[in-house]
Amino acid sequence: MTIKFGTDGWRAIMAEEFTFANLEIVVQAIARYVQEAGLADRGVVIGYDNRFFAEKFAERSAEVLTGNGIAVLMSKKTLPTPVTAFAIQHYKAAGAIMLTASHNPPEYNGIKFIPEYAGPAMPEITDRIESFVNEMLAMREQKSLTIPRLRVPKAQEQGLVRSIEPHDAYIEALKQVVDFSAIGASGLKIVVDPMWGAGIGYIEASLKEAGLEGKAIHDYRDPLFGGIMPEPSASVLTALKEELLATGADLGLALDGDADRFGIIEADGSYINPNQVLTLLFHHLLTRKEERGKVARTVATTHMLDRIASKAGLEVEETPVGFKYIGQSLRDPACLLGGEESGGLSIRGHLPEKDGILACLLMVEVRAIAQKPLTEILAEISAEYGTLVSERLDLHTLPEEKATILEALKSYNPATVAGQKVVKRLAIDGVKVLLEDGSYALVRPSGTEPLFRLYVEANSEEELKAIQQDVKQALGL
Ligand SMILES: O=P(O)(O)OC[C@H]1O[C@H](O)[C@H](O)[C@@H](O)[C@@H]1O
Repeated sequence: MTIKFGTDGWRAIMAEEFTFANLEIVVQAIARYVQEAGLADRGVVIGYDNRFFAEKFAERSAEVLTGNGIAVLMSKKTLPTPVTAFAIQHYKAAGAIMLTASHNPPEYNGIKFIPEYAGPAMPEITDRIESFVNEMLAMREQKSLTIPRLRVPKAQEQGLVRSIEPHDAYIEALKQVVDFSAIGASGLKIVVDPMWGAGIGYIEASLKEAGLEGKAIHDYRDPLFGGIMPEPSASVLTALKEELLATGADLGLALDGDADRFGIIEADGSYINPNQVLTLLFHHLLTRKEERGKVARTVATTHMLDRIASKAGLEVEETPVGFKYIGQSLRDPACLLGGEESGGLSIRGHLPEKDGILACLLMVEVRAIAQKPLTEILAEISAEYGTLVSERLDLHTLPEEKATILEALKSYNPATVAGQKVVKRLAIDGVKVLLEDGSYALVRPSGTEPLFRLYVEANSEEELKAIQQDVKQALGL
């Protein structure tokens, strides 16, 4: 077997590959990494989401870390990924282990390592951890592997287990970057859908602190996620939409299973996609809060951010897909906002980790200060900067077709696409072609799923469809 840290940690099916034995190997590799980095005396935070057996996997992780003499900082409750990252900063820890399979189906679990800078691990770190993992997998084959473990009561006796409760400090930190008084003064009616996940209670507590009552649905632990995937996308958030329409609330806020991503629904039931959320937020930060700074986006994210930045004389940083790259940009204080099309964002002054709770509260702030629906603000932005429509297609291919498509992609360099001249070709992640009229197409293999993603942004729906058609045909997708 192999254990690979994909775009965002190692995820696998429980009982099949995500077993205690394999988890011990990954945690032992993380312990070695932390020791090698010379940070072991700072201790490691352990966070876990609401999945089945989460506490037991967390306990086993603690046994391995403390078996290596590394102190653990653990909460008695589940923690969202951004709160686990926050705890690293707050308690000055060496990093964190987050046990989560994010929005994957219920049978999955996963683990990611968040280093001391409180954002996603960069590839050089995960590569190092993976190399330790591989060494140990080989040793296990040869029956020469022993992993030290200390039972929790023993570790407690030795002072290696520290109980933490970062909830209140995290909400305080949110107050530094979100305008709680504007939210409180708005009187908005909000419905929250934490999707049975680790984010339960956080948005509700923040709204309450601001002086608003939010109504929540799916706000109890269900390791089966009500029979759906804890993915805050338009097609999944039907209950939230129904609740909004039935109660006449102003805004619906949703989180994924570990609360690092968001989903936003307007009063009329329209889904505000992450590209639109980023557009709204960047525009708001510049015009309403008079902030200035760079914006970081992935290759797959809307160029509306470029249009807004260009008018304001601001720089755009374009990165490969993966919040690790956005987080890296956000570690520079010159960066005001970082985000990606798949639903991750953070801002200056907050964590360099994607935070769905922050994103949701910022959308309430935008809605509160503008005093109009998000769809109206978007229409105004379109009137000023022009219209851009974007869509991502997830294209399944047969395993035997993958290599051929990758080859075709490597040499994909058309002069025109759907009648528009190609003005630039970019290959930092897959291949992206930029067209004369400001449209673009990007094709890349996903790092988390066995499929190709085709991202198109165009000036109209018709153009979008024409570009999709052209690219699919050219690459045999
Ligand atoms: O498009 P993929 O490679 O499958 O990645 C999709 C997403 O996966 C994870 O959620 C990462 O945290 C994101 O940063 C990334 O955008």
